Amino acid sequence: MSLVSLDSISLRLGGRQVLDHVSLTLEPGEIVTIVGPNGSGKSTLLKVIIGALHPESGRINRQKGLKIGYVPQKLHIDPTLPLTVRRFLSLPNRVSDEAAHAALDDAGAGHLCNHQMTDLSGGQFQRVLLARALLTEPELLILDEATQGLDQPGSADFYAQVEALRRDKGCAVLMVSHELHVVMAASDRVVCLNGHVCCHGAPEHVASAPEYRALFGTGTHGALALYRHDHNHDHCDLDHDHEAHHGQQVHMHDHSHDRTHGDSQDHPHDHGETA
Ligand SMILES: Nc1ncnc2c1ncn2[C@@H]1O[C@H](COP(=O)(O)OP(=O)(O)OP(=O)(O)O)[C@@H](O)[C@H]1O
Repeated sequence: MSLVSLDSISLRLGGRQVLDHVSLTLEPGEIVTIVGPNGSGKSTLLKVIIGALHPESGRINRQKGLKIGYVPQKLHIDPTLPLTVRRFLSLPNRVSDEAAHAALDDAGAGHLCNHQMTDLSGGQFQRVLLARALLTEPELLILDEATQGLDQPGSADFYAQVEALRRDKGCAVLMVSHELHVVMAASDRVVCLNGHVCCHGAPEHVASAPEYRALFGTGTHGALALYRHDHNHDHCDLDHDHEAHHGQQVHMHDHSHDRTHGDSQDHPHDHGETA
């Protein structure tokens, strides 16, 4: 059974049709990336999936008891507030030392436990947010432009960590990113959104689709090909049901050096934003 399935979701915000008959399914263990221009509804779609916004029409089904971990774009912390990483992880709900250390280790941030939040670099901060999202042992991890502000190697390392998590924990990952060639190389499926789903499928398929090229040009396709070619010295083929299902093979760069649910159903109703 799919973790989440959206069937023809539509939503208007501020008088504007932000989501227009969007259908999407997320299967256990797959990495799906949503790409699209600014204002194309990517964050809104994530909010619908986590239940913070409700669609005006269409249906959303989540697997019974589905645990979702959410990593936001950014989180403001008062720079004058003394707050260690360990204490941050216990907000708002206290977690055990064991759980905190395990989550930090899984996020590649085990050494940061006693650091002040305000002393962290951008990449370290995002890993701590990732650790916080892991505390619930999610079956679905949702990342909303989680590497905004990081340089390209920092982003690549972060996504390699996410890929390792998927491999080790089997969680599915849904992410939004503007770093097309980095995330597309790490994704099983890509969904190109512009209010509606323009095109979707394997990264190579989407990168060469006319709808995608109309939005992003052809540069990304070249970058994607380059990325894969340049790193084929230690590619590993993923043994993954989804690939078998879709008859595709996704190659990923091995970054092991730095990697360290009754059915809930939201029914359509008449109002828009609720949170
Ligand atoms: N609460 C709101 N009220 C009114 N309009 C909103 C609201 N939230 C989002 N919008 C509008 O909905 C549209 C889609 O916003 P959304 O944040 O989902 O886009 P996005 O694809 O994530 O954009 P970006 O790439 O810039 O982050 C935008 O035009 C935005 O201004």
